[in-house]
Amino acid sequence: MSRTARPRHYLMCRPTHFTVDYSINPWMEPAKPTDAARAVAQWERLHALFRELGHTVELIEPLPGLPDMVFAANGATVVDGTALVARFRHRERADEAPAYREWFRARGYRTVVRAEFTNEGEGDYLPVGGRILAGTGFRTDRRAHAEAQRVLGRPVVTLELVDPRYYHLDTALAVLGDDEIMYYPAAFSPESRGTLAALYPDAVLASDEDAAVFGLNAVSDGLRVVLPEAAVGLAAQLRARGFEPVGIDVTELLKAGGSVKCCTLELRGAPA
Ligand SMILES: CN(C)C(=N)NCCC[C@H](N)C(=O)O
Repeated sequence: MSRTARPRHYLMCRPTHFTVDYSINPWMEPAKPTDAARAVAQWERLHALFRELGHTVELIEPLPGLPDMVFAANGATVVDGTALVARFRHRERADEAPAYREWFRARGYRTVVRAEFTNEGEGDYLPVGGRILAGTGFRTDRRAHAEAQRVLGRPVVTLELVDPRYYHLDTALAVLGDDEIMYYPAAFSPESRGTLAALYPDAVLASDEDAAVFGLNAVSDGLRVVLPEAAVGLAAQLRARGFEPVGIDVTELLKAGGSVKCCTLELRGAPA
């Protein structure tokens, strides 16, 4: 199958203040040392890679006291130029929402929506084809899904996450193309597994090993798939299907429970 890359527009946040000094997911161990310089170096490489691949990357200013702000994908969901800004589940991240809201306003987005229900942006909302796959179970409130459907104007498919290690949808499922995904079935309830199998019978399925290194926290432009380099099984499966996997080391950020996709918010459409 021949595939083509489409240039993307991303928002990222440099991990200037990155550390793990609280724990809101099973990956975060405040007693384990983090290396801020290493986190910045790994992030810089990811940022440079997106630009080398021909994508546009904008930056939001990192704020002191918000060590998880590097995970820009959680800040909002942007579809057709409308920004639905996150409302974070945990107090530790709550102040990121106004920073993202402000960024969108300053960039000229006229439809910047303050969410009524808890939602963690693209951590749990993944637009694919004409629909939005939406996670719930740990972070995003199930009631937020109807709000996302109304604000973003696309049908939402609810998927229930059941394994706390895969607390956001984008830790267990990645969008590869217009109608192609890869996912880790064990992260989902039996009902949601049925939904995914019915919608995407040809999906790439991840092994326990590839899921555990956050191989599904990947960013695809339709051809090149940037993913953690340790996810070698997924990379082989992607290659066999005509994608070009590009492995990268972001292990320092994994200490906070995030990886490639978590650092990358896609800006879809011109500001509306
Ligand atoms: C995929 N995305 C966006 C994420 N999974 N984000 C990582 C968030 C990590 C943070 N310590 C937290 O627990 O919120």
